This record gives sequence, C-alpha cells and structure tokens, in this order.
Amino acid sequence: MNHEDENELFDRLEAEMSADSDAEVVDLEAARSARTGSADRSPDSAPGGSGAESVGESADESAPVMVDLPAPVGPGRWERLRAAKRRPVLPVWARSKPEFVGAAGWAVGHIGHAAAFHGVRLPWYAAVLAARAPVGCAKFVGGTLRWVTDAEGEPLRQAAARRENAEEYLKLSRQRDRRVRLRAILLTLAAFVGPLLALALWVLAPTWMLAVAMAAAVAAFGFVGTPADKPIVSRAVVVPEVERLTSTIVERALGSLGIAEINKALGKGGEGIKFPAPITRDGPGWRADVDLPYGVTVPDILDRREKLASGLRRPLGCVWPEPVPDEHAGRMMLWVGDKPLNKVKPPTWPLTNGGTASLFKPLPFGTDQRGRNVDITLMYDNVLIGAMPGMGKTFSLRTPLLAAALDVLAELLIWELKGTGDLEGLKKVAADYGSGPDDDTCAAALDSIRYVHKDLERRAKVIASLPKDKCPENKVTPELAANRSLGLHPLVLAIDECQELFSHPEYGKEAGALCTAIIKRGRALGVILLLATQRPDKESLPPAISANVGMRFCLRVMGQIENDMILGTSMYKNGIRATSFTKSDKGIGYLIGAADDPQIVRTYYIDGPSADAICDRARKARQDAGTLTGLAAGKEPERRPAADTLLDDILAVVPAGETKVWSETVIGRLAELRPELYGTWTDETGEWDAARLSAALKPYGVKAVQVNRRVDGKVVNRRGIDRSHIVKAIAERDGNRDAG
Ligand SMILES: Nc1ncnc2c1ncn2[C@@H]1O[C@H](COP(=O)(O)OP(=O)(O)OP(=O)(O)O)[C@@H](O)[C@H]1O
Repeated sequence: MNHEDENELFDRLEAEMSADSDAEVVDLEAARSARTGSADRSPDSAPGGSGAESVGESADESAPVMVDLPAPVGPGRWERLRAAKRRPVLPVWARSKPEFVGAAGWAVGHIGHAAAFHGVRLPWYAAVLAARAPVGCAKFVGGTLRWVTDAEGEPLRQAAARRENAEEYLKLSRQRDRRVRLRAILLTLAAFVGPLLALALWVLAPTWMLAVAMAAAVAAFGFVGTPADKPIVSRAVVVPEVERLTSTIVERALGSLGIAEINKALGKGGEGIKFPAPITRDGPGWRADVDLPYGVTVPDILDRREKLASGLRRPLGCVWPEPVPDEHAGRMMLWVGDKPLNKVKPPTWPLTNGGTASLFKPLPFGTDQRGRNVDITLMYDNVLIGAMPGMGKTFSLRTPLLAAALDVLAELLIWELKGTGDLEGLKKVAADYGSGPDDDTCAAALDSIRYVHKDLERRAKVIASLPKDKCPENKVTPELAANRSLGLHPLVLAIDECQELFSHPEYGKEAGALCTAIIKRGRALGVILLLATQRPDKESLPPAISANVGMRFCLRVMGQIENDMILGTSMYKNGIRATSFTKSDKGIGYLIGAADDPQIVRTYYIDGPSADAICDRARKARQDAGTLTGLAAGKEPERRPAADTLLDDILAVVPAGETKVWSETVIGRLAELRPELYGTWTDETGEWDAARLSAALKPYGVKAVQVNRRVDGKVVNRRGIDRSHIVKAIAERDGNRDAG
C-alpha cells in the first residue's frame, strides 16, 4: 500500500466515524492488512478478522476504479516530434516537371496577356493623362501655395483663437511664421532654379530627352489630376471573387445536415467542431481538415454531400468531402473548389502534341480536383474501368491506350464490343482490333484472349530460362522488354464493354476464366489487361476478375453493389462513393490503386481528331522502329481458335471393341459427354443429324462409312464411322503438331 492509499483510507474512516458517533472503534492495523490483502487480490492473502474484513471489502467495492491517470501520459515531446509529418520543402508544383512547366507557362501567358492588353491601350492612357494634366497642374500649384502658407495649420490656429487661448495661439502663430519663412525661401529658389533648368534642358538636351521630360511632366500632372474613382489603367484580367472558406461557414454547413451529434456539439455547452489544421488555400480552392464530433463518420457526411453544398452555399461540383485514410473515421478533409470540377476547362493531355511513352513509367491519366496531374503506371498492373453508360468510360480507356500506342514496343490487342468505333483510330497501331457486339467479334475477341493466354506460357518459359543477373526478380524489365528476340515486349489487351463477352452464352465462361488467369499471371510477364464495363454485376464481370485487378477507375454508378464491384469490397462503406457524382460529372471518377489513397480524378479530354493525330504519330514512330505488327502491318492477327477436341471425344465414347458405329449413336453419346458442344447437332425433326458429324470430320480427312446393323431381325444400313479412321486421323494430327 502506498501513502496515498493509506491517507485515503484514513480520511474515509475518519469521515465515517464522525458521521456515526456510535460506531465501533476500528482496529486500524486490521483495516490496513485488509486493504493490503484486497489490493493483492491473491486468494492466500484474504483478510482475517470480521470487522476489518467488512471495512476493507466495502472500501474496495465502493471505490471507483481510476482509469485515467492523474498526469498526462502518452508519447513525449520527442516521440511526437519524431512522428511529426514533415511538410515538403518545395511545393508539389515545383517538384513535378509537368506541373512546373504548366505553372511557368501560365505565368508567362498571364504576363504576356497583361503586357499586350496595356500595350494596345497605351495611346489611350497617354491621351487621358494629357487631358487630365491641366487639372493636375492646377492642383499642384494650389497644393504648393497651401503648403507655403501652411494652410493645413489654419483650423488649429482658429480653434485656439476661438478658445481665447492666447498662449497656444501665439505658439502656433510663431511656428507658422517660421514655416512660411522657410517654405517661401524654398519656393523662391525653386522659382529661379526651375525655369533655369527648364531653359538649359530646352537649349542643351537632345530632343529625346526633352520628349521624355515632357512626357514625364504630363504623366505626373495627369496622375495628380486623376480623380480617385476614375483610374486611367483598366484591368487586364477579371479575377472572380470567391467567398473565403472559414470555420464559421464550415460549422454552419455541418450544422445544416441534420445530424444530431453535430447539432449537439454546436449547441450550447457543446464541444464545437474541431479543426486540427488551419483552413488553407489548396490549388484552386480551400482545404479544411475537420474532426467531426464523436460518433460521426465521414460517410455520414458523404451521404449528405448535397446538403453540405447547400450549407456552404456552393455548387455541388465544388464540394468534395473525403475521408483521410491514415486518420480516425471522423477526420474529414473538405476541399471546396472555386469552380465546380466539371466546369473547369480540362487541361490538354501532355502527350497530345509530342513525346513518346514507356509503359514502365507513369503515364498522364487525368487531373485531381486541385488540377494536379495524376499518373498511372500500367506495367505490372491491370485496369478495370466501370460506369453507367455515357459517363466517359471509353474516353478513360482510350487515354492509357493512346499512351500505350506511343510506346513503340507495346503490342496492342483492342476489342471494342460496343460497335461505335470509339477506338477506331487505334486500329492503325493495333496488332489486333475488332469492333461490334456481334457473335463473330466476340468469337474473335476470345481467340485473341486465347492467344494472350497461350503466350503467358511462352513468356514464363523465356523468363525462367534467363540467367539470374539478367532477370533478378523473375519479371519483365525495361531492358528485357526492349530485347525483341526474347518476345517479352509489353502486351496490352483491352476490352471495352467487356460485359458483352463475359455474359455471352457460348464464349462467356471461357473468356472469364482466361482473363482471370491473365490478370493473375500476366503482371510479371509483361501482359496488361484493361477492361471497361457498364454492367459490373456477377454475370457480366467474373468476381475473380474484380477481386484481382490492381487499378480501378469508377465513374458515376447508381448503387453500392456496382461501386464495390469496380472499386473493391467495402469501398462504399469507407466513404469512397462513385454514386455521389452527378450526371454532368463526365470523365470524373474515383481512381484506386494508382497511389496509396483513393483519388478523385478527371480524365484528360482527348477528342476524336486529337486521338487520330496521336495514333498517326504513334504509327509513324512504330514504322520507324520496325515494330508495326499484325493487323496494323496488314498481316493476319495472332489468334488462337479453340482446341478442337472432336476426334478425342469420339475415341472417348467409342470403346476399342466397337469397330464401326452409326453416326446417330456417336452423336448421342457425344451430346451426353459435352451437351454444350454437341447437344445442338440435330436436324429439323429433332433427330441426331449424321450429316453434322460427317461435315465436322471432313477437315480431318475422315469419311463416313456404311454400317450394317441387325434391328428386329432386319439388316439396317446407315451412315457411320470406322474407329480405326479416327485413330489414324489423331496420329496424323499429332505428328503434324510435333513436326510444327
Ligand atoms: N474527361 C472528360 N471531360 C469532359 N467530358 C468527357 C470526358 N470524358 C468523357 N467525356 C464526355 O462524355 C461523353 C461520353 O463518353 P464515353 O463515350 O467515353 O462514355 P461511355 O461511358 O463509354 O458511354 P457508353 O457506355 O455509352 O459507351 C463523351 O462524349 C464526352 O463528351
């Protein structure tokens, strides 16, 4: 027991004794030992005597457990200093080359505009100054005379006279006399020296100096003669006035949301809203960090973004509350832009007018609310883009594809399954391309996916065979990608409106399985898959794909399920909600996987003609580098039809003992084996169609034979197959494959 405990016990005993004078005298020794025993809480040290026991126990039970220590404990100043966030020495715009170039370009443009604006108006300014010069001259003369006669002291002197304060009046008068004497001398001097100087200038100075002096004098008198409310120079730019974001405005807005805890905090005796950092200018807007009252989370605010915007008296597109990932759930970063994000003129894509790209390096994708460039690195990643129709999905897919086109090493396989030709320009550089929602395009897209899937095996073998010093991390490096003999160049497979393929009754399953495998294995092998869909549900987007893709971009969607299918599980719950975008927020979405934290990004707007021009440039670069392949080079694209299993299937259903079998029998057994493939081999009457089997076997050189069977005692002769012919065809096929 320490001294504090002991004192506490004594105080309590004393209080009890004085409250009840009939109380028994307490054996303090026993009480002490009881207290010690209870503090130990060990069974062995149970208190002894009954009186002592009751005192000790009741003291223990009624005493509140002190959970907060008296002195503040926690990280000391040193620890807190070590954990402090260091603010960047240079601002972000000065560290990023494109942003620096952008900022410098803007500054030069701004100054240039102002110079041109005022340059054009210079004659007008001169005329105005000249017109105002006589008034200015008169003002000057009047001002000088008032100065010489010390006119400004006159009211004081008169006041002294009115008060009949002779002493003060005399003092002021003497001071005035002194001043007037000195100033009169100065004026007389100036009256002599000034004209002499003017005469000397007139006689001796060159004409230009005279002109300059005259202009300066006219300008000076013009300025003096200018009324305060009629400036000579008009403004070259009109700066929009935006209301400053203050804590009062933020509190007012939060208070209008109808959240009980916030109202309680803002009400009388409430704790108020805490701002852990000052409200600052951040890009073209204001940033406020807010600690919401206990129990209120950022998603609660996101649910009421519209009300918040109303409370802030700003358009919805200006108001962007966000969770702060490393902080508690109630820390909100509120960014309020000067202009709605969808009204800000999108900047030009940095690679529009020149430059090349490398898929191993960050590529410009869009800008955030603050107008800062947002890059994505495609290598070692896959991309999933999702949105409601018409929100900018295809444009968002086209931007990284254009960047990939500008990397001469990248092989592009592009499937646009909507059929509007939005990606048509890329045909000039793509090794394979298809457009349309029809079965043929879907089948061709699947063949292309099979080719990519097959290429994974080859790439894996090449990488495994390389010496460790060339491929230390067992993945494609820029050097390996550039070595064309290895065939490890970046392979980019893009499928726009991929739901058309994944929900296809015939090709969907295989396409989904192959794309999942590509996503899982392709990253290290230099294979990049980009998918865009407007229907992110289980049927149209295999869950394994949405679970494994690394980079996600979600433009406006209608609900939580679509949001989480694109952005990942629980994103909606965590406040990352693409449902909060409005119909006019085209090209604006949440980007996840490009940086540590989710970002709101507006994609660069590249219109059709600009995209075409970029593709022309990319094609030229590829021609020069000799990397134009496949369709773009006028050759057959690399595709891989489904492995035909017919011969093997027939052998599987016709045992070795059956030398000859009717075709109907074979088809019936095949339909049992693979209903999805052979179940439809029937004629108009619904009977198994022997002609289908004959036609399917023709490419293998297997001809139908007549097969006799005795049915009900009669010999029936029908078309059939000879098993030995099938065996021979398989041997020939395999021989050819081995030879190939
Ligand atoms: N970054 C952007 N900035 C401004 N407008 C954009 C941007 N991206 C796209 N848009 C506009 O959105 C429109 C629709 O874009 P897009 O065709 O990419 O949508 P989508 O989602 O693919 O539509 P759909 O589902 O019908 O195919 C475009 O015509 C374009 O005007």
